[in-house]
Amino acid sequence: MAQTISVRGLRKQYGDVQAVDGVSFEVDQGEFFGILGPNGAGKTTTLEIIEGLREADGGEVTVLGQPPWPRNKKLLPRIGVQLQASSFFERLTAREQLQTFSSLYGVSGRRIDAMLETVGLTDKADTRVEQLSGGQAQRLSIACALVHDPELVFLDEPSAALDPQARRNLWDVLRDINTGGRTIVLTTHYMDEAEILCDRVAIMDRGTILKMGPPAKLVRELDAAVRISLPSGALTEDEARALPAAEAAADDGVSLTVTTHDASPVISALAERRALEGLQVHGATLEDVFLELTGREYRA
Ligand SMILES: Nc1ncnc2c1ncn2[C@@H]1O[C@H](COP(=O)(O)OP(=O)(O)OP(=O)(O)O)[C@@H](O)[C@H]1O
Repeated sequence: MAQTISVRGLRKQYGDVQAVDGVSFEVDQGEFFGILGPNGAGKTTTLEIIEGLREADGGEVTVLGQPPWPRNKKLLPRIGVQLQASSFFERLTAREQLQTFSSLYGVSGRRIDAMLETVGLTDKADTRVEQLSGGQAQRLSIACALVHDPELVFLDEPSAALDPQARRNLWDVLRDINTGGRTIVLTTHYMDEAEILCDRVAIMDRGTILKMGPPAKLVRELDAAVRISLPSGALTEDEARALPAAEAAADDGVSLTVTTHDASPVISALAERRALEGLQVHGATLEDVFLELTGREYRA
C-alpha cells in the first residue's frame, strides 16, 4: 500500500518544554489514523509540523512523498487542514465562506453545495458564520478543509466542544469522507472517538508515542478482565462468586458485577439459571490501555 505520511524521529522543543520527543509513524493511503492523548501530549505540534505550518528541530517528515518544510506549495492543493481554532472571514454566509476558500484554491464553485450537503449545512447556506452554533461552525471548517477535494485531510480535535449529538453527526461525516477514499489524520483527546473512528491510533503522552495499532488490537492485547453486570439481587454475591471462571463479584445495590477473564463460562452458567435478563458485558477500553501504559488515569 502506498505510504501517505512518513515521520521519523520527530523532535520539537519550546523553551524548556520538549513538546515532541522522537516521534515516528507512518500512515498508509486511505487510512483513518488517530493521534490520541491528553492535553499537552504534543499532538497539535506533531500535526502542525506534518502540515508544514511549523519547522521541526529534528527528524524527517514526508507527506505524499515530499517534505512539507520549508512551506511546500505543491502540497497545498493535495492536503486539507482544519485547525483547532477555526477562524472564518467575518460577516460572510456559510456558502460565501466556502466560495472564498474554493477561489483561493482556484477550484470551481460546483463543489460548494455538495460540500454543504456533506457536512449537513444545506439549510444554513445563507446564514452568517457568526450565527452558526459551535457544532455547525466546526462542520463548516471541515467543509472548508475539504472544498478543494484534497487526498489527505488533517483534523485537529474536530469534535472539541460539540454536544454528544453533534459529535455523532460529525463522526458520520468523517466516516463518509474516509469511505470516499481520502486519508484522514485526526488528533483527539476523546478515547471513544479514536476507538470508533480510527483504523489505527498512536497513543501519545509527554511528547512520545507509547503505543500504536488498531484500537481493538490494543485493547485485546491488554488481556484485561471483562465485567458482566446484572440487575442488583439477580444472584447473591456468594452465588455470583461461585460461578465458573468468576474472579470477583460485588453488588452495589444497583448492579451485580462479576469480573472474569473468561466470559463464556460465566454467561453459560447464568443462562442455565435463566438469569440473563438485563445482562451487560463491559470489556476494556482504550482508557484501560492508557492506564496500563502510564499508571495514570486518563484525564483529557
Ligand atoms: N507555541 C508554543 N510555545 C510554547 N510552548 C508550546 C507552544 N505550543 C505548544 N506548547 C507546549 O508544548 C506542549 C505540547 O503542546 P501541543 O499543543 O502540541 O499538545 P496537544 O497534545 O495538542 O495538546 P492540546 O490537546 O491541549 O492541544 C505543551 O506543553 C504546550 O504547552
